[in-house]
Amino acid sequence: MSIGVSVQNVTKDYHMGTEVVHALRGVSFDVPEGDYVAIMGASGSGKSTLLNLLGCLDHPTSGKILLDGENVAEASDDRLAELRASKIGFVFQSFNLIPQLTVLENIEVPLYYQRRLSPKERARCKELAAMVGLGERLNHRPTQLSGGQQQRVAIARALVNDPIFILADEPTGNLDSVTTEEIMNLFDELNRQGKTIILVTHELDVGSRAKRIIRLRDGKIESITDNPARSSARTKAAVN
Ligand SMILES: Nc1ncnc2c1ncn2[C@@H]1O[C@H](COP(=O)(O)OP(=O)(O)OP(=O)(O)O)[C@@H](O)[C@H]1O
Repeated sequence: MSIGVSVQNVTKDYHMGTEVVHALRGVSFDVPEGDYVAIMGASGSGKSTLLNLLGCLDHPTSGKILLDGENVAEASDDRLAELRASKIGFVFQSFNLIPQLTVLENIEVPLYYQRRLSPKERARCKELAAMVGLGERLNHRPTQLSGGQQQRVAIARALVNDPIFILADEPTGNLDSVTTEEIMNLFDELNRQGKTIILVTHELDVGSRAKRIIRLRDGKIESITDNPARSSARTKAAVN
């Protein structure tokens, strides 16, 4: 199994006048292809900082972050933008859909920006909409959808470029418990299909759907634990 993402001794300092905040203090872990990892920890532990680095939104102060073998710590800002567009599928708490566009158009947005919108790609976007359960809602606009449906559009949009991983930031933070369950079931299904998922969350219920939980504390890894429930599900799937 190849290593999709490798975080190696990463630090991140923020400078506030004369003060330095050590937000990450030497964090290392690998996310092999097909893994499903939840990053958890108390407020201020460094989750958002790590998410920004994994999402190529910022450079680490030191250490390496390898995406498909490429060290993003050394990448230019332009290259980071390319990596964000081509290798990472973002899913946010607030969905971040464009209100004027339809479901199908929102899913197509990443292709539009990359000037790759062909009839074949458009057909694929329709398939993705169907896969997330919105095949009958292609012409609806975000305001005509429930929160869960909006998050489904965002997930389909995140898949459009066949990213090496999905990076989800509190993806159920704006959803009720029933809809949270539906969205987490969709993540489970995507992971079963082989998609690598990295999820940042405060909510233990949500984090415990992952195969592994990485806990941060004061900018360091406190623990990396396998989720026994998910590991046994994996074993069962392998046996069947
Ligand atoms: N842009 C910034 N400038 C200065 N300090 C920052 C900046 N961003 C984060 N920090 C500090 O870095 C530390 C880690 O913050 P971070 O936002 O990564 O934590 P978090 O675990 O995501 O917290 P939360 O769950 O509240 O979002 C905190 O002490 C925070 O105050």
